[in-house]
Amino acid sequence: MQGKSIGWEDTIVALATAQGIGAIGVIRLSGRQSFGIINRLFPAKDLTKQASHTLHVGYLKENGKVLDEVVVSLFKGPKSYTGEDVVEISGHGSPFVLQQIIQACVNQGARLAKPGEFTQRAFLNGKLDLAQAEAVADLIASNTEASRKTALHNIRGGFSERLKDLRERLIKFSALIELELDFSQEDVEFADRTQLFELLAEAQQTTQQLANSFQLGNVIKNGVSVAIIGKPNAGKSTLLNTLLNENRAIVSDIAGTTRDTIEEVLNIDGILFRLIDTAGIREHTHDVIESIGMEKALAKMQQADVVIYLFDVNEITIAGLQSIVDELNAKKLKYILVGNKADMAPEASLREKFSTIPGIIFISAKAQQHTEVLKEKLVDLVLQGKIQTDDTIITNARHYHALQEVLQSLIDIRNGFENKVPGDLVALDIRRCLHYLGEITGEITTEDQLDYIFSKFCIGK
Ligand SMILES: Nc1nc2c(c(=O)[nH]1)N(C=O)[C@@H](CNc1ccc(C(=O)N[C@@H](CCC(=O)O)C(=O)O)cc1)CN2
Ligand SMILES: Nc1nc2c(ncn2[C@@H]2O[C@H](COP(=O)(O)OP(=O)(O)OP(=O)(O)O)[C@@H](O)[C@H]2O)c(=O)[nH]1
Ligand SMILES: [K+]
Ligand SMILES: [Mg+2]
Repeated sequence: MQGKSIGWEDTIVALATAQGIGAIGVIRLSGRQSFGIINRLFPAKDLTKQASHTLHVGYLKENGKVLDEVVVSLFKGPKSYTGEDVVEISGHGSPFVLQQIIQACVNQGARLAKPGEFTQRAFLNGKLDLAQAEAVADLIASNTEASRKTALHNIRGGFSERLKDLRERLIKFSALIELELDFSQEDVEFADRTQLFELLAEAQQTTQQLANSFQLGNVIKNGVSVAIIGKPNAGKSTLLNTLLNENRAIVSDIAGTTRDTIEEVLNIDGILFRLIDTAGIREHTHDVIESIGMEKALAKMQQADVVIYLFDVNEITIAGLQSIVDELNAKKLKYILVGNKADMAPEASLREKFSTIPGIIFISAKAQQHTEVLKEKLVDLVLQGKIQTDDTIITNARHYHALQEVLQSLIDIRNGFENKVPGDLVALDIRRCLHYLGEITGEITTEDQLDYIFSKFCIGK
């Protein structure tokens, strides 16, 4: 079907393990000629006559020269990762040796695989659907427990299952509606309207739920940016260091110590927070560099997912803090108010002083007091109780946009029925809905789309 641009007939080869030195490196071949190619390089026995899912140890030889001693694994199609004949060669992990083996395979007729091409073939051979294939890329890129779990859930088909179910039920209805169109003169109704409305409502709820999970999915996949903002000497850099448990930023009692922004990643409960320490913000400065730093700090504040507004409890006035709260609200920022240097004042007097402003977390960044409370608050703010272990979570912008289209077409279908719009117009909306559902799992794709999706993978996958 997509024969030409994909090179369907070609046998492809790539290093499957990481570039660089390791104990063992695995090279993978997939395609019709895989067994023939390995057999010509492996004189010890005839590999074309061996059973699938067997391992063979021996020397790899090209033109009489030994390249390496290797283990060869055989996967006879369709029972392989790609669905084609697959051969894996485990060699010694020297980049030089592995490169020579790849070259020998190329000399025997293989060509270098494009990024994602193994997984693309698995998709085209029906081993995975598109959403599952994309989850493979997510799994490879995952760097936290949460992102690993979400990707794995989707590789197993968690997301696809829910869409498949939805799509099948809509297809049934669509068939009945199309049938009614054929009998349009007779004014009959094959599709039970009550059932149809039920289905639409359910579909809308499922779709909305999946689309809503994208916000969380994005957090899981890309992390959350947190800007630490406040006046000079509030203790922002001290807080950064305490949260990281590392002396990352310079701390001093000189106001205006931090000039440029400093970003570091912190994993709290499986979610990546990108903490950004910024230059202190004050009304007047004659220092050019400091004022550039302040501008940068304000920009970071605007872009951040969450702002920690840090203040020195002993310095700030209630009126001053109130005007900052007003400003944060006006800017519609998600923020946490954190009162620092609480080690310098009795807790009761702090509660008393700040009683008119709710939700302040009092900490001592320097003495490392109550910083756990701040961490918990960060996680709460992001998840808002949303994470449920076995929920399907959308992490992919392509899926999100397709779901939005599905949702809109469901609304259009429903409005269509309610307003007695002619059947052929409603049928168009149903087809549009099915189209976008199919786009997610890959029942409906264009070649360009596929090339684009798989080009985001790493080579060898
Ligand atoms: N050596 C190796 N390890 C690997 C992979 C691989 O391709 N090779 N994988 C690559 O991502 C992952 C595992 N995923 C895989 C998924 C399916 C099949 C496979 O051969 N499936 C066949 C046969 C199943 C069977 O015999 O039970 C099939 O589905 O028909 C292999 C690996 C991670 N580890
Ligand atoms: N007592 C006390 N002192 C603190 C605390 N946190 C920070 N400090 C002190 O406050 C001073 C300023 O700390 P920094 O972390 O440099 O403050 P900053 O907000 O990064 O300052 P700039 O980068 O200049 O804007 C240093 O002398 C810190 O030791 C705290 O919790 N308690
Ligand atoms: K300072
Ligand atoms: Mg600082």
